[in-house]
Amino acid sequence: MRAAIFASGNGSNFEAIAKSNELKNAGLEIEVLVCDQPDAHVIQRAQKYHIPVLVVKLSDYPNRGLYEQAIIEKLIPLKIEYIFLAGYMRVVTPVLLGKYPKRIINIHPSLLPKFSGLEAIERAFASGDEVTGVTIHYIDEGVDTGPIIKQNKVVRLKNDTVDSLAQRIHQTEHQMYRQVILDLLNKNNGVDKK
Ligand SMILES: Nc1nc2c(c(=O)[nH]1)N[C@@H](CN(C=O)c1ccc(C(=O)N[C@@H](CCC(=O)O)C(=O)O)cc1)CN2
Ligand SMILES: NCC(=O)N[C@@H]1O[C@H](COP(=O)([O-])[O-])[C@@H](O)[C@H]1O
Repeated sequence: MRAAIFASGNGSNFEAIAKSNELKNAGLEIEVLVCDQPDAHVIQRAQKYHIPVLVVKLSDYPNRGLYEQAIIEKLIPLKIEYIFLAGYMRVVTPVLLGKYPKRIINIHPSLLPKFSGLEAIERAFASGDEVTGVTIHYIDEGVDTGPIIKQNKVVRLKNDTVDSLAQRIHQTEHQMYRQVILDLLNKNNGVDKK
């Protein structure tokens, strides 16, 4: 399976996927990292794994449609089958969605529909909820409204700080994303999950 990963920041989810021999052996081929932030740490992570990097800045284009069209033109020759968003901080428009229908997957650090949007961990912590979690979903034209693929709960501990909770959420994310992608690969390879 030929995939592109889109990220804007730290890149721990990107690395969790890129470093997995299990996913590589199951047929995952990460063709490119697409990043909208030239100084994002995720770019250094991609270089460590010798994954090509495509930096496309939204500010270099008059609108989002032309920005996404520029990305599409680079993705077409790579024959990308799936796009995994991993901390990609741009709302995807119908231009990219239309090119890759039901093929763009996102990870979000809350139990959607609760705490959709930005700063989800901080907002969940501030709410006092005893349980939060992680959602992996297909994206649609809305933000964090697409069909849910998988959700896992993360319990807030009595002595948790927002940082200690975030750390457990990220650990949960890394394991979940690898499992969701492995399930996709196995489905593609005709491997029965049972
Ligand atoms: N069409 C969709 N695009 C994206 C989705 C989605 O579900 N549908 N998920 C997001 C990820 N995301 C939350 O999970 C998210 C990312 C970015 C934003 C946002 O408001 N971005 C602003 C810029 C913010 C900034 O620069 O700091 C923007 O795009 O103008 C909200 C939610 C990925 N895309
Ligand atoms: N709304 C989207 C959103 O909040 N995405 C979140 O950004 C973080 C990126 O971390 P990473 O760069 O270390 O993978 C992750 O927690 C991801 O769920």
